[in-house]
Amino acid sequence: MSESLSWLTQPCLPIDAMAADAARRRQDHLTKPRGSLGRLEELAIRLAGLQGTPNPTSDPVQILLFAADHGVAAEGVSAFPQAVTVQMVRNIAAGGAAIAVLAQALDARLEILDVGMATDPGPIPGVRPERIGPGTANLARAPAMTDAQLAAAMNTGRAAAERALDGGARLLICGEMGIGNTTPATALTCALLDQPAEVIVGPGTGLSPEGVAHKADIITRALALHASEGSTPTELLARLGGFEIAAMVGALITAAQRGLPILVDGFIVSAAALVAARLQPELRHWLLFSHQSAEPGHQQIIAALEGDPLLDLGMRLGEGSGAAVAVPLLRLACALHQQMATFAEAGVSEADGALD
Ligand SMILES: O=C(O)c1ccc[n+]([C@@H]2O[C@H](COP(=O)([O-])O)[C@@H](O)[C@H]2O)c1
Ligand SMILES: Cc1cc2nc[nH]c2cc1C
Repeated sequence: MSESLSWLTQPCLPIDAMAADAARRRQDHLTKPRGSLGRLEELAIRLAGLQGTPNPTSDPVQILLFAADHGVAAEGVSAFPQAVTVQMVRNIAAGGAAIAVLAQALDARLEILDVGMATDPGPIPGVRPERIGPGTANLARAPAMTDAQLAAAMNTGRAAAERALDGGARLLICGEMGIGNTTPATALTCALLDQPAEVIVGPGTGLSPEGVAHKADIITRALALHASEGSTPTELLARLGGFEIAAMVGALITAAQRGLPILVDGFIVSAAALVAARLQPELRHWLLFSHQSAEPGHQQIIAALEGDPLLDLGMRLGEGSGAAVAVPLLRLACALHQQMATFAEAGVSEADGALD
């Protein structure tokens, strides 16, 4: 029998407007012209509303890294071979990958989950085996996963977010590793935003223009194959998604239901966030967009979710790396909010006409 997804309909936690208002008032009394810290002020105020406290914090940061493979890789949609997924998971666990270095430098917690790489690598120290299957089916020819696999993947993501919450995390970063996963992410984005493949598709790990055109053809074929088979977010996720994408949808929804703010990474995580926001429209308030990925379709997802990324560094790595790079901004926003003196405390004169 399929695992239950009854939790999917539980509402997201409402934003605490009182805490946000208190944080805004504090910002307005700190020793600076009002608004002069720009988006750092907004970040502290948003985090206050999400965390339900006038004194927000970004720490501890929990990174959940979901790894999986994709049957559609057989269509030649990536610049890299499928074997790179497991090779990179070993590299992440050993500390040599970008996200491992960033997590270490940030003193952030990093949990790595194998939710279905193509072959079972056996035990890897530091990697949780939570395998849904040996990669998804080829979504250009069949549904990527069964309903039972979808439920298992989403529940795996939910359980990971619950572990993060139980461990006291105050900020969640989802990351992913999966050769070929810009193809399911693009297909889902096309289906949900009603856009043709050519508008969303991009080079992923580094396809040539011819490779991108071929990838667009594969995605167009997949969209046509599945078009008549249901268009609810979960139906689309099962047909066009991936195990790591479904797990991230489960983790993101759980975080928003339980009051854990989310720092969103790049294109694939944002595609998962788009699915999650279709299931729970209020979830969008829980999303802080860390960066604008170089993958072109990321812009459309961010626009659809009314996001405003903090950084634009030309990154397109995945792994949660773009979100990790933005953590210091959140830390500094919280430090300023908490530690700056008010005008009264410092004996500094306020602007003429300052109100309260
Ligand atoms: O996060 C992004 O914006 C991003 C953009 C392009 C590629 N990636 C990463 O590259 C892999 C997918 O690219 P591809 O070309 O194999 O579909 C996967 O492991 C992602 O983490 C990630
Ligand atoms: C080397 C490499 C590292 C990655 N990290 C996330 N996706 C990746 C894809 C490749 C190819």
